[in-house]
Amino acid sequence: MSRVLFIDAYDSFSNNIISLIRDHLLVSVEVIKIDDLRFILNDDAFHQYLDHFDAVVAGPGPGHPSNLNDIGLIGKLWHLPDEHLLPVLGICLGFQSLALAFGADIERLKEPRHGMVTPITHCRRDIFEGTNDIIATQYHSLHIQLGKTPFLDEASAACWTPSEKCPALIPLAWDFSDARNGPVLSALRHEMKPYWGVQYHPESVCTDENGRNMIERWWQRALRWNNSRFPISSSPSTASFDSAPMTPVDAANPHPDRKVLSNRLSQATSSLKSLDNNSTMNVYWKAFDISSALETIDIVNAARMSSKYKPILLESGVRDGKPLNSETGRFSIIAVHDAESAHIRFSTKDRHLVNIKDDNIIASQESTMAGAIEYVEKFVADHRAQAGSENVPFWGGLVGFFSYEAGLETINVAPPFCDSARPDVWFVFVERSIVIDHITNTAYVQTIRSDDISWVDSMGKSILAPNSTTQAAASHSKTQCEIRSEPNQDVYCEQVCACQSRLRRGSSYELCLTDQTLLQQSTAPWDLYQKLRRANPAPFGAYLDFKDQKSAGLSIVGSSPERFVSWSRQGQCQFRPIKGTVRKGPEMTRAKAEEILNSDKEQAENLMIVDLIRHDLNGVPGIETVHVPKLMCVEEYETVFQLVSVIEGQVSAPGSPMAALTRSLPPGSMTGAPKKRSCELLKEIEGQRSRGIYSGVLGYMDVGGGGDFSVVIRTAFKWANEDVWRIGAGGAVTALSEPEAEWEEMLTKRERLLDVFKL
Ligand SMILES: C=C(O[C@@H]1C=C(C(=O)O)C=C[C@H]1O)C(=O)O
Ligand SMILES: NC(=O)CC[C@H](N)C(=O)O
Repeated sequence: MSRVLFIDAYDSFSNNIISLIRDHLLVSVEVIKIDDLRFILNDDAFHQYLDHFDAVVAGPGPGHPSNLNDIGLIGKLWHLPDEHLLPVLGICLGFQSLALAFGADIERLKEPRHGMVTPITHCRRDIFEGTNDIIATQYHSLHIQLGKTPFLDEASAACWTPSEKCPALIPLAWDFSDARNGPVLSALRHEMKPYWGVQYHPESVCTDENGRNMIERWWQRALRWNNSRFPISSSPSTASFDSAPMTPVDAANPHPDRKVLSNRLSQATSSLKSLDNNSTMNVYWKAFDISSALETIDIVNAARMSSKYKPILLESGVRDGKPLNSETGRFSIIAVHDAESAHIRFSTKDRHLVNIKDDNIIASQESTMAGAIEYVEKFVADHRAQAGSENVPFWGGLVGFFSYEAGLETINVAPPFCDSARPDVWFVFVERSIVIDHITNTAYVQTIRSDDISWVDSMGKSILAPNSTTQAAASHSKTQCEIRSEPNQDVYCEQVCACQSRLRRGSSYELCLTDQTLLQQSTAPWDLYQKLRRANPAPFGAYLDFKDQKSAGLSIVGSSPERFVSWSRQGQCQFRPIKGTVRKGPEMTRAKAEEILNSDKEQAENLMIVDLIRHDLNGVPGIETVHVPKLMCVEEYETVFQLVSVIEGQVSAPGSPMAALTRSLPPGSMTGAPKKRSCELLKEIEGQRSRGIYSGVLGYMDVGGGGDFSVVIRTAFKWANEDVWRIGAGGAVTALSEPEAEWEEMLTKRERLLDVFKL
């Protein structure tokens, strides 16, 4: 099989290009980073390494092609000694690097084109032979100047000939669609050497087939060049190479006859004896018809009365008896934990990983974030259960969160300084639960503990008993709320401008800027949650009150509209990023919101994150075709209209769908693209403050093999030893953003939560 080398410049679209190459060319692709230590200071080793490939693709990325740190090994491709020469395709940054090497100037565009989808006019020859016009996505703020007249147009023959300044570069395509920027060179080739490049992104979900097919035409030309060079077909791919190959870039009863059903009791064989066993547990459950009048909150109150530990609630908001969003919010989970429940915690600051159960330390070790993830993954693999109701997505399992900083560590961005060692990963192992199906109005009471039938029976009774619903609802009395600190308009607007200057420079394509409001409020967290769920019902409502003997407690009350990722027990993964927000108001009809959300600005914001998430999912081992069943649909929430996309893929054994979560942190909709560089820039622009749980992900990993996590937004959290609630809010900044409008958007996003705290 032929071999293609992909050189990754730390972009968030690289895996999409790699799968495009694999799918279209049926070749094997190896990946190295631009700063690969084996080669960056050793040209001979790099040349010898290249000899093992048929061609190279030099990828896109943040930064400037004249900056060696930004392009690394890509810059060495254009001066290869003849005997090591091989075909190269440069994409975006790779293309700009090629043009720069042969005399072109690199200039800033008047208006950056991040996530813009435009028509490309090409010469119908070479890598565009037999191809119709192209519609393609652009992700650049720099462009190439060949030294031609600015008055070029489609009709001018001069478009297709080299300039005096760059005689070796033959233009192959232009973008004439943008009056402000003028003609933008979109593809070229070298007149003698086997070098081609395109400015646009062939792998984007919005680039059409003609734009993608270019890759096949390029490959035919690359092979032809190789064949003329090695006529006896001593294809380089037959040579053996002993370096380790690189992987892609971090590459029962459906309608129970109410009240009476339970699964066969085979708990005698269940063996949850130690936390380190890997035997399969059995779920013991009963289903209860709750259609009459029971509200989720009444059931939680019943569960609260039966235990001194406050159950966790992952609630799907309901309006007029129907889930707010039946695609993401059909079930509510009441996770009942107690002193016997294991807590797994890790802090990126003190690097300490613990597993505490029943006041006993099961594990206590120094760890990295990678080690913590491995521990959690192994814990989940070792705690599998069977015989739960197939209708229920959660039978028991780990419930908790990964903070934003936990995510930063997974992409090698050092977390900002923080003076206390807060848990960045915190999961509690939930063995008893009640899951409510809001469509069939059924409550499933379940346990994975052995010999625990009596709990199921008594919980079943108490949720059905009329008196169980009488616990006082949240009081409406006014409480003291004092704002300790909050974002400042001038500072925020300056930060938006700082983001935009990085975007114009080419360092990022989109940056999700955020800030936090700190306030004191003495009302009990559960009362606050009850107010919040009424004021802002959401598909990912969350109430968590975590405490264990060895650490500060934590309260979270949340109303997130956004699923980060879910995976089914069969390995079907789904991401649902939200990007694009319009505030509701008397004037704002759905039709008007749709018009705004259909604008270039909003669509570009969303598109960038869709492509970023496709990249994240394409990097999961065992992933099969990644597809986008919904692109930019408008969804309506209590206070806002939002633009939502859905990205799906199936993970097959031996891959694990949980990797779709752990390899995609922090959530792309909270970072911007490319992720790593954007996080570095945001850390600096946001003043080296940690975001904490806000911007992280929260949810569960089920003992049956599934999982569901939301993005932690529209959420407040409080560390018990700190006594201040933190509410984060922000929004994506692009080159088209208006600072004042970004400020308003941030205020809109925190508004409902703040109102609840001020009540
Ligand atoms: C940053 C927040 O929201 C994120 C940003 C959005 C946007 O820019 O439109 C939409 C949803 C979230 O992914 C927030 O709510 O604080
Ligand atoms: N997508 C890219 O490769 C971008 C290249 C370069 N950083 C620019 O903005 O123009």
